[in-house]
Amino acid sequence: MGKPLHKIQITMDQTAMNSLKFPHPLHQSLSVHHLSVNYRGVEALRDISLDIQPGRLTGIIGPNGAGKSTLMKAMLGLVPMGTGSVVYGGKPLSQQRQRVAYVPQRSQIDWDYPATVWDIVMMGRVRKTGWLRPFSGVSRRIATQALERVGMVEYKNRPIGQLSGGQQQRVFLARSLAQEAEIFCFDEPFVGIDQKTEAIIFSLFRELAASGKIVIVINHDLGESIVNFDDLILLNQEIIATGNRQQVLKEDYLQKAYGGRVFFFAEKVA
Ligand SMILES: Nc1ncnc2c1ncn2[C@@H]1O[C@H](COP(=O)(O)OP(=O)(O)OP(=O)(O)O)[C@@H](O)[C@H]1O
Repeated sequence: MGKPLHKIQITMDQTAMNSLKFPHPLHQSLSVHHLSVNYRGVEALRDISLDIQPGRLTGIIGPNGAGKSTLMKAMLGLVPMGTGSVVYGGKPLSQQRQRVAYVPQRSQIDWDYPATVWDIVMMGRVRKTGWLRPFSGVSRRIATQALERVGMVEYKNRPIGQLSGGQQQRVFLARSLAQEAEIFCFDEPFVGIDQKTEAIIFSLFRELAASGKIVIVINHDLGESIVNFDDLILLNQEIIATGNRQQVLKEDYLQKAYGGRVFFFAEKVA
C-alpha cells in the first residue's frame, strides 16, 4: 500500500513513543476465555476468546446486533455468561469491579434523574469512600480535577438533564476519571456529539491509554475516526478478527462481519 503506508508509519511511531514515555507498571492484560452469552435461549455471543492490552486504545466494532454491548456487559458481570471466564491479574474481573470504570450507552441513562454535574462526578468516588460516609477533601479535589480535564468545571452546579449530549458525555467521562480505575469501558461514547467534542474525548482516551490503562470503546462508526484506535475487536456473534488496526481492517474480514453492506475503505483508514 503506497500512500496509506505513510499513515500507518506515523501512527505506529506514535504508539511506540507513548510506550517509551509512559512505562506501564501494571502490564496486566484482560483475558476473555471461551465466553458465550444466551438471552432466553437465543445465542448472542459464541466462544469469544481474546486478550486486551494495557497502554492501547482498543475498539470493539461490528454491525448492529453483533453483540458489542453484550460483550462489554458480560466482561463486567452485568449480564450472565453462559460459559467462559474473564480474568485480570490472575483473578476473575467480577471480583475486582473497583478497578473498572464503565460508561453505558446514552440511551441507558435516565437524564431526568435530579442530579447535578457535581453529584454525577462524586458518584465516581463512592466506592473509594464507602456508602453514607462523607467525601474527603482528596475526593473533592480529584473530582474537581476530573471536571477540569474535560472542561466542565464551570458547569458543576447544573442539573445533568440541562446539558447538551456532548457535555453530558464529558461529565460521565469525568466520573470515570474520578474513579481512578485501571480498566475503562465506554459503550458508544460518540453518539450524538460534534466533531470537536469527539476530538477532545479521543485525546483523553489516548492519554488514559498512554498512562498504561486498559481502554475499551464500542464504536459503531467505521468512518475516519477509526484511525484513533490502536487495536480492534471485530465481532459478529463470534470473533471475526482481533489485533492491531492494520490486521483487522481487511476487506475479507469486514465483508464477513458486515456482509455486502460495507464498501472497501480499509486501505484508506488502516
Ligand atoms: N436484554 C436482552 N434480552 C434479549 N435479547 C437481547 C438483550 N440485549 C441484547 N439482546 C440481543 O442480543 C443481540 C446482541 O445485542 P447487543 O446490544 O449486544 O448488540 P450491539 O452489537 O451492541 O448492537 P448495536 O450496535 O445495535 O448497539 C441482539 O440480537 C439483541 O437483540
